[in-house]
Amino acid sequence: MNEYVEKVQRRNRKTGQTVSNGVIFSGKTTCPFNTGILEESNSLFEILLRDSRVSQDLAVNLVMALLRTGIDSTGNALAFFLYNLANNPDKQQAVVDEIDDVIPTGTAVTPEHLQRMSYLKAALRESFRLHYPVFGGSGRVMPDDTVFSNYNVPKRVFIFANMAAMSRMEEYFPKPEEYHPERWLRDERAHLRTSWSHESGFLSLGFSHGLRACPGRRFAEQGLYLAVISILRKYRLEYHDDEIGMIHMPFTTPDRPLNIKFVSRNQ
Ligand code: HEM
Repeated sequence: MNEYVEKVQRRNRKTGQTVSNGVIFSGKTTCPFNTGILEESNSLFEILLRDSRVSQDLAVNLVMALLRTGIDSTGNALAFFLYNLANNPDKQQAVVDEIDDVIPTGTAVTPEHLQRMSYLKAALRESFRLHYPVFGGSGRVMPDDTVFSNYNVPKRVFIFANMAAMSRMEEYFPKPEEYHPERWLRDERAHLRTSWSHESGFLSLGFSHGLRACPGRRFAEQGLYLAVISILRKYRLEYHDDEIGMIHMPFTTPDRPLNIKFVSRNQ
C-alpha cells in the first residue's frame, strides 16, 4: 500500500499538484465531499490523497474499508442470485420478461429502467432472504438500558438480530425453503404473494437498518441489477447439480463451486 501511495504521489507531482501538510493537494481538484468540479478523472483514493483535510492514514483506512466490505459481499451475493435464478427457471423467465418489457433491445440500461423493474428487485430481495448475505445478521451494544418488545436489555449488553434464521421462519414466510420473489411485490402483482404480515419486511434486511446500515447498499444493488440484466440478455441459466449450501465467513459464500450452465439465447 505504501508503495502505491508513493506512486500516486509521484504522479500527482508530475501533473503539477502541490503538497500541503504532507499530502498532495491541487487547487484544481476538489474532494468528492465538496460540490466542486473534478477536473481529472482519478480514483476516489487519489482524490482523498490530494485533500489537505484528509490524512494519508485516513485515506488508506477509508479505501481499505470500502474494498474489504464491498467486494466479497457483492461477489457472493451475485453468485447466490444467479444460482437462485438458474434453479428456478419460471422465476428466471419472469425476470427476462420484465427486462424485455422495460428495456428496448440494444439499449443501455438507465436509472429510469431500473425504477420500473419491480420483479427484478423482488428477485434480489428474495435471494437475500433465502441466502442471507452476511454472517447471521446485525449486532448492537446499547449505550442505555432499553426495552424491546417487553424485554429489558441492560446497557452494554451485546444483542444480535439473527436475520438469517428469521428470514426462514414459516410463520412469516410460508414455504420458506422456496424461492418466491412474489413475496416482495407491492405493485399490481401483489396478489401473487404467499402471505404478508407487517413484520415480514423487517425480518430480512440484507443491508441491515438504521444509522449503521450498509452505506454501500445502493452501489451494491445497482451492480447486482446491472450484472444480472447483462447476463440474462445473453444467456439462459441452468442448474442441474445438488443443492448449494452456505458458509458464513463472514459473508455468505457457496459451499462449493457453482456449476451453473450458461446457454446462449441466440442458439
Ligand atoms: C451485496 C452486497 C453487500 C451486503 C449484503 C452488505 C451488507 C452489509 C451489512 C449487513 C452491514 C452491517 C450493517 C449493520 O451492522 O447494521 C454492512 C456494513 C458496511 N458495508 Fe456493506 N454490504 C454490501 C456491499 C457493500 C459495498 C459495495 C460497500 C462499499 C462500497 C459496503 C460498505 C460497508 C461499510 C463501510 C460498512 C460498515 C458501516 C458501519 O459500520 O457504519 N458494503 N454491509
